[in-house]
Parts: sequence; C-alpha cells; structure tokens
Amino acid sequence: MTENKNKNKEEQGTVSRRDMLKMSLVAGAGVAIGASGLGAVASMTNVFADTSKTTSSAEGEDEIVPFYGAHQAGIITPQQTYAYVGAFDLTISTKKEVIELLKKWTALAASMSTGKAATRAPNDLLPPVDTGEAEDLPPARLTMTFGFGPTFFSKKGVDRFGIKNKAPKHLQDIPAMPKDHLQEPFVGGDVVIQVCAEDQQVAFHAIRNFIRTSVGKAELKWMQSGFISGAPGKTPRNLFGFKDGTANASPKDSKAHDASIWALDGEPSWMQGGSYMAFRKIKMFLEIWDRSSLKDQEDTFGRKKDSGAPYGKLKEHDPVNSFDMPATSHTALAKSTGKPIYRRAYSYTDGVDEKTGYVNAGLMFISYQKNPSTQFLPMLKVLAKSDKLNEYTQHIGSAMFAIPRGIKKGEYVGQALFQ
Ligand SMILES: C=CC1=C(C)c2cc3[nH]c(cc4nc(cc5[nH]c(cc1n2)c(C)c5CCC(=O)O)C(CCC(=O)O)=C4C)c(C)c3C=C
Ligand SMILES: [Fe+2]
Repeated sequence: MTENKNKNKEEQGTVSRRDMLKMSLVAGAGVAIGASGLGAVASMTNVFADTSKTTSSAEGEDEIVPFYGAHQAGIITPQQTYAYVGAFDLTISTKKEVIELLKKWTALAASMSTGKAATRAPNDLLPPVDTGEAEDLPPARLTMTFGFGPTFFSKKGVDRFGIKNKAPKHLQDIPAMPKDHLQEPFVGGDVVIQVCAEDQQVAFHAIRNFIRTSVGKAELKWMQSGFISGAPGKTPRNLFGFKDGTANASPKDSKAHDASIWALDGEPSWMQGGSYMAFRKIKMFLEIWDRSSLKDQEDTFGRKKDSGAPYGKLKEHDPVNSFDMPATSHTALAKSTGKPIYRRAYSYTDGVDEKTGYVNAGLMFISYQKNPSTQFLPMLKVLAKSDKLNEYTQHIGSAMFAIPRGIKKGEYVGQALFQ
C-alpha cells in the first residue's frame, strides 16, 4: 500500500521528505538517496523533525518537486496554489555574464526547491546570505520554471549574446490583437521565471531572491502574482465562478503531453523536451459579470456553472459537443482550432481601478504548447475576434517565452544553448 502510494508520487514527480525517510529506512542504512536534489543527508534532521510533527499545513506542503529532470518542473506539475511570474530585462552585454547569471539562478533554484534552510552571513557585518522569510517553512512543492523571450536572442536586430542562430523555431512576439489594451510594463521580457508553491511566502521568497541576485545584471520588468482555489483533486474555479482547466490533459497523460506540450522536431537541441509559454494578463470585469444572468454566464462558456458540464451533458468531464452550445461561446471557439494547448492559469487581484472604482482583478493566463504558431496563436486570433467572453474581459499583458528542456544535475538552465 505504502509502496504503491510512493510509486504514484514518484510518477507525479513529487516525493515528500517523510516518504524519502520511509523508503530509505526500508531499504536499509547507507541507501543512496538518489538524484532528486533532496539536499541529501543534510536535510535528514528536518526529515526527523517532520515525522514527529503533527502539521496543520495544507496537502502536499512538505513535498519536494524534483528540480532536475527531462522537462522543467512547473509545467505539467499539478498546479500549486500560489504563483509569481517575473520577467527580467538583462542589463549585461556579454555571453559570459549571461552564463554567470544563469549558473547563479540555477544553483539558487535547485537549493530552494529542497526547502534548504537559509545560510548565515559569513560574519555579522555582512547581510545574511538568504533573506530568511522561508526559514522554518516547508518546501511547499516549490517549482521554478525558466524561459527566454525573443529579445534574449536578438534585440532591434542586434545579436546581443551571439546566440541568434540558436533561437527556437517558433519563438515570436504575440501579434497585436484587435481588442488588446496592452499596458506597459506587462509586455515581453528577456527572461521569465514562473514560481509556484503551496505556500505564498515560499513562492515570494523564491522570486525575491532571483530579483536580489540579479542586481546589476538584470532589471525586473514586470511581476504578477496569482492564486487558484485549493480543493485537492478538483478543478479550480476562476473569479467568474466557473471551473477552469477541465479540458486540460491529465498530468499523467504523457502521450498527450508529447503531442501538445513538448517541443521536439526541428528545434535546436536545448529546446528538445522544452516548450513555449504564452502569457496573457487578462482583466475580468467582475462587477459587470455579477450583474449578468446565469443563462448569459453559461452561454459565455457553453458550460454549466455549478457542475462544469458542457451544454447537452451532465458531468464536468463529459465530451464537448460544440453544436450543443452557442457558436460564440468560449469553449466552442477555443475547441474549433482543433489543436489543444495546456493551460496553467492563476487568478489575480490588484486593488481598485482608480478610473472606474471597479476591483482590479482577472486571470494570469499561462499556457504551454510545443508550437505556438499552430496551437496558441490561431486560437487567440479566433477568440479575439468572436469570443462572447470579450464582453467581460480585456487583455492587458502579453508575452511569449521559449522554455528550455529540463536541467540535468551539474548543468545550468539553458546550458546547451551556449555550447
Ligand atoms: C488563447 C487561449 C485562451 C485564452 C486567452 C483564454 C482565456 C480565458 N479562459 C477563461 C475561462 C475558461 N476557459 C475554458 C476553456 C478553454 N479556454 C481555452 C483557451 C483560452 N482561454 C481552451 C483551449 C479551453 C478548452 C476548450 C476545450 O477544448 O474544451 C473554460 C471551460 C472549462 C475548461 O475546459 O477549462 C473556462 C471556464 C477565462 C476566464 C479567460 C480569460 C479571462
Ligand atoms: Fe479559456
């Protein structure tokens, strides 16, 4: 029973410190703890502390998601509750400096993913090595996913770091859509880091330390935080109250992931096993939505609000028949292009809109796909033109990034790109 449970967790790519302890005790002393970046024996004290603690923390808070692997963590990793996405513009000018920064960030990410404790300053007259707010907090399934925007490869025609010829095949700026209201700074960026965790402070600590260690090398262009509803095993609901993410392939369906998420053919080697991230910051007019009838709301998505079932069906995961719903419904249109994407969206709230007095809120839309030219972009065009959802939303941010394949132990993120 325990063995099966652990096997499932390994398949999902998440093994808790507690599980690792159990497994190593069963296998006997001197067992190789493995290449999961567990912080190895150093974290055994924490392991023992964990087992003796009755924790009130949420499901999976003490789990470590392996940082190393064939694909970067944070793409098909079951979605954590909190996210911060930060886009940086590099202020350095040489390939050597970029490599140094990526090495620094990779080491930091590998260490933070294990929930490694903060290290003290070498002496009391220096600032502490770590900012400290994640000390005593569990790893909380922290993932950090790195990507490169079009300007990383060339900016205003200049091959900044001598890697223009290694640019991925389908990386491009998302073209302007007719109803876009893009607001600087939420457009583009040289490098993106998506941080997700079950604990908001663990997530913030991670993005904060990437920002801190980039001083003099990169500037934070934009940052967006987000959250999803946390009921385990259930599809989260967005701020319009609808289940959002139903049509995604299951995190275990590797055939579907190969078909729609992982870049492969014709891509440079560093991208094979990587993906493309599409980012849109989408404002949602909650006050207008809340005044619309239930019928209008359900017609907008072509799904029932309570169950999430598509029109004409009873259950959330019943197959969609687009002819049962309005032709301009979001589901019918998104499905009409026939090329699925993998969504990983988070809701956001940002205080009050000074002009309207409405709540500033919406969706940090993130999707991963192997080829944005045939998957994301045709879908966005169709939706921008005819989606009934446009009555209640406005796209205010936009960016696309190439996500390098997973990182092997001893490598830094994107290493193959520089060799
Ligand atoms: C370009 C792609 C998409 C954007 C932008 C987008 C914005 C957006 N979506 C919702 C809420 C829902 N989306 C749903 C389904 C759905 N959406 C997209 C793509 C984009 N959405 C796809 C590909 C699909 C799946 C279509 C299918 O094959 O069935 C749903 C229904 C439930 C689900 O499957 O997740 C909801 C709800 C919002 C609120 C939003 C912008 C604010
Ligand atoms: Fe959608």
